[in-house]
Amino acid sequence: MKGRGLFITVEGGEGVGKSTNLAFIEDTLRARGIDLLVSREPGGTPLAESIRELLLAPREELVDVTAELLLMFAARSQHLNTVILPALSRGQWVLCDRFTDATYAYQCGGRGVSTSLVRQLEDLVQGALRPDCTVLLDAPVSTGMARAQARGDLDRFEQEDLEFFERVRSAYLTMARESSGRYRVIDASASLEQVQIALAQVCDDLVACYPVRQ
Ligand SMILES: Nc1ncnc2c1ncn2[C@@H]1O[C@H](COP(=O)(O)OP(=O)(O)O)[C@@H](O)[C@H]1O
Ligand SMILES: Cc1cn([C@H]2C[C@H](O)[C@@H](COP(=O)(O)OP(=O)(O)O)O2)c(=O)[nH]c1=O
Repeated sequence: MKGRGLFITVEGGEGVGKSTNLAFIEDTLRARGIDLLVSREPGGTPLAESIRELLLAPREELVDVTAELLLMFAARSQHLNTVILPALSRGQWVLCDRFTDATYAYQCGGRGVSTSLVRQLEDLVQGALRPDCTVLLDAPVSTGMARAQARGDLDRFEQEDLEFFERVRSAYLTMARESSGRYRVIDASASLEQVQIALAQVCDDLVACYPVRQ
C-alpha cells in the first residue's frame, strides 16, 4: 500500500523562468523514479482552465478584487478535489505551477486583499492541506519583466506596473522567511545552468527525505 504523495509547488513573479524550470524539475523527479502528476493554477481541469481564461483575459471592465479572489479559489476547489487530492491519495507526487501562495502574493501583496480573508478561504477550500515543499524562483522584477515582455502578448496580470510586481516579490520573500521549513528559495537571476544545479539539489533532497513507498 502506497502512502500519500508529496505536494510540491513552484512559485515566482513574471518571467523568472518558471515554465522552463518546472519542466526541468519534472524531468529530474521522473528520472529518479517518482510517479508524478504535473498541473497548474489557475487551471488543471476543464472547468478550472475555463476560469483561468476568464481571469487572464485583458478586458476594458475593471475586475473587482473580490471577484478575482473568489474565481481563483473556485478554480482551486475544483482542481484540488478532482485532480490533486485523488493523485496524492493514490501515492503520486503532485508538482503544481503555482498554488495558494500566489494568492497571498498577487491578491494580498499585489492588490491589497487582507491576508485573514485569504486564510479563511484557504481553510474553507483546502482544509488542512498545504504544500510539502514550495520552490520560489526569485529574481529582481526588472529581470523577469524583460524576459516576459520579450515573449510577446501580455495577459491581464502581466500588464500590471513595476510597483505591483515589487509588492508581489516582497510578499513571496516574506512568506519564504516565515515558512522557511517549507520554502526553497532559488536565485533565478543566475544562469539557467546554475539555477538547475540548485533545483537538482532540491529534487535530490526531496527524494532522500521522502523515499518512495511501494
Ligand atoms: N536563469 C535564466 N537565465 C536566463 N534566461 C532565462 C533563465 N530562465 C529562463 N530564461 C529565459 O527567460 C524566458 C522566460 O522563461 P519562462 O520559463 O517562460 O518564464 P516564466 O514561465 O516564469 O514566465 C525564456 O526565454 C527562458 O529561456
Ligand atoms: C494561482 C494564482 C495565479 N495568479 C496569477 C499569477 C499569474 O500572473 C497568472 C497566471 O499564472 P501563470 O500561468 O503562472 O503565469 P506566468 O507564466 O505568466 O507567470 O495568475 C494570481 O494572481 N493568483 C493566484 O492564486
